[in-house]
Amino acid sequence: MGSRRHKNKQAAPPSFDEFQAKQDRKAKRIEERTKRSSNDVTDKKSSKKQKTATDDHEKQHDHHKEDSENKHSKHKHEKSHSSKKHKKHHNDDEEEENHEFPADLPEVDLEELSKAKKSLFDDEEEVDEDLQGEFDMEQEYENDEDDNVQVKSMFSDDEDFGEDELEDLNAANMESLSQKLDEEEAEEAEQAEQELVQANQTQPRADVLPSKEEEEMMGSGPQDLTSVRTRIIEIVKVLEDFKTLGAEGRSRTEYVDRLLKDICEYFGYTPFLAEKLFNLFSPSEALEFFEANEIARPITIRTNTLKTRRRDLAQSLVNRGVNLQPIGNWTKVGLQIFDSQVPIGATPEYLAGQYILQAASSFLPVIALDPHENERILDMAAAPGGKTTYISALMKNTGCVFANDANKNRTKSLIANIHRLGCTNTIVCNYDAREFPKVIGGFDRILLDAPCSGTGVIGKDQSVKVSRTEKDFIQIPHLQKQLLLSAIDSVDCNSKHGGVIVYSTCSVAVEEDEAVVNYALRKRPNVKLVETGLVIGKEGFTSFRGKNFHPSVKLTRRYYPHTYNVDGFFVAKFQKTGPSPHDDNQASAKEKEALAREEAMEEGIIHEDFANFDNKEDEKYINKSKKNSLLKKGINPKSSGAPKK
Ligand SMILES: C[S@@+](CC[C@H](N)C(=O)[O-])C[C@H]1O[C@@H](n2cnc3c(N)ncnc32)[C@H](O)[C@@H]1O
Repeated sequence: MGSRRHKNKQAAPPSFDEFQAKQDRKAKRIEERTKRSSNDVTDKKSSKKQKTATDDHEKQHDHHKEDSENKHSKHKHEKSHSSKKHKKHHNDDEEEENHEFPADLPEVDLEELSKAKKSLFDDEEEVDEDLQGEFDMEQEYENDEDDNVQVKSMFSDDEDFGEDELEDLNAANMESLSQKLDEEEAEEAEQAEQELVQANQTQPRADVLPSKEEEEMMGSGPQDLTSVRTRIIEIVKVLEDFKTLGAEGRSRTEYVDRLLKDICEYFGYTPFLAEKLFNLFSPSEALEFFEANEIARPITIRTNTLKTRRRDLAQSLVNRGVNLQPIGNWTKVGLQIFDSQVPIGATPEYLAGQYILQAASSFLPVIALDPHENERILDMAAAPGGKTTYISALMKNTGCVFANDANKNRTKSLIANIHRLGCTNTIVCNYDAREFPKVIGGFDRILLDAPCSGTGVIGKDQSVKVSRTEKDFIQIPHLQKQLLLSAIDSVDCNSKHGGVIVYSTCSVAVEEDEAVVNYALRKRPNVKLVETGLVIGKEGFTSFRGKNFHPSVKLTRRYYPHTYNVDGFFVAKFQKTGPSPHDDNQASAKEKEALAREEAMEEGIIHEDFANFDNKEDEKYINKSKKNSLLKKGINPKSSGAPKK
């Protein structure tokens, strides 16, 4: 399983900006190539016609084929050679000692990029590096001002106004080297392209697909992964221009079937999941998606604005030897970590709750939710609390966030994060969220970050490749639909600014995304989809494999690892426009609470000062606890050194 990944432990991936810029440049190149190749087609067609099966021609074919194969393997050899060079270089770096890098790389040379990135940072932080060699702890603090200058150049004083400068600076850093890399890559691509064009002209296309005998032999044992990969690329090429490149007598289905088998062999998916994911994209984009799943996404952290500012946090982490940069201009709280001399999950800043390790994609549904101060918000499936704590921070610890999760065990990590990050406006509860309208309703906003199949996070959980079955894509969407209806029925349509429901998953499967949203639109005509407000993301599908969805489903947003270098993700935002016929109680939550309080008082369950703290009564417990804590630290509570009460 995961045969490719097994061989392909990657070094640090590129930054989001690098990734995006590269995607744009690539799209441009493809466009240019398409233009060129459409001119070539006419030539090719006529040359194809000329290919009568004379002996002379066949000899010529063989000769050309050999020639091109030699070139191809030479090209590969060169590539592998350069990869080896990288590897050696990396071995110098202790942290990446064990990182293998295969010769048969995907087209994005991530190692090279990340190395370039690193050296760029090294250049940029020349002052820092010089200082580092001489620094002892004291100097580190004495020289705080110098460091401040350097970090300030990355993180402007006023983050609201400093984003552009910040981006410029990073762009300036990146530009020259990434341009060089791009040129090299473009040259390589050009060379490969020429070889393929030559091969197209001289090679009968049927060669791409194995013969019957070859198929039989392939079934009898493990295959050479390099030739499987070559065939994947060639088949994708044929499928992208089947009319011109498809061999006579071979159907498109034959190519697709072979390609899917090769994808399973090379990347380690079950045939079922490979096909499901393949169907989401064009063949070439599907290949990019599968490739991107072989690579872990960048490590990212979210600044906890309840405790610090991103600029200050970055300063502290840089001082500890963390190499970082802001994620992108769509977030003011995210930082991408390139490498670190300290464990990122155990720094004093981490323990003090100044940040949380959080995938960049996880910021998106909270940004879409757009929490306001003093609102009542429900996070229906909240553990371990990455999004709850972000919501709480955006509300500046005002109002109330109900953080619910059906899994009691998982609420432990939820509570731990809430405590560490200092979220004091949060109530943790443990219900099956389908019960929610009955428990309490009338929320201003609800986030449903639904349990899902995880097809968007294969990069970090490779087991998804083989563990997901057809049954999962029936059962999970069923639960998601029930949860979404429950979310809709628990929101107050009369909320002043809210009445909002955000639905998100870390799956790219249409059954869990657009189909669930479409179901909710059908079942609850009192909601409509609205813009998510997210500046990145691809439009949701309005039709898929013969199924049509409501046109507004286009307002939902999809994220893929190969397009944004974030986990695969889906976000939909609803506005509730009227009460649900299914609302358990259409009164607002406050009215509901008042009603409940009245009833409870009538029944004598609670009295006026219920839940008030009795300070006198509590004092002895507080003192006892202080005493115990001093004893645990080995301090005699009665000694003069003990802190005064
Ligand atoms: C994708 S995770 C949530 C991640 C979380 N929002 C965060 O950002 O840290 C989905 C969660 O849904 C919970 N869950 C599953 N079924 C549920 C249900 N019926 N009601 C409430 N929570 C449920 C799971 O225990 C899991 O913690």
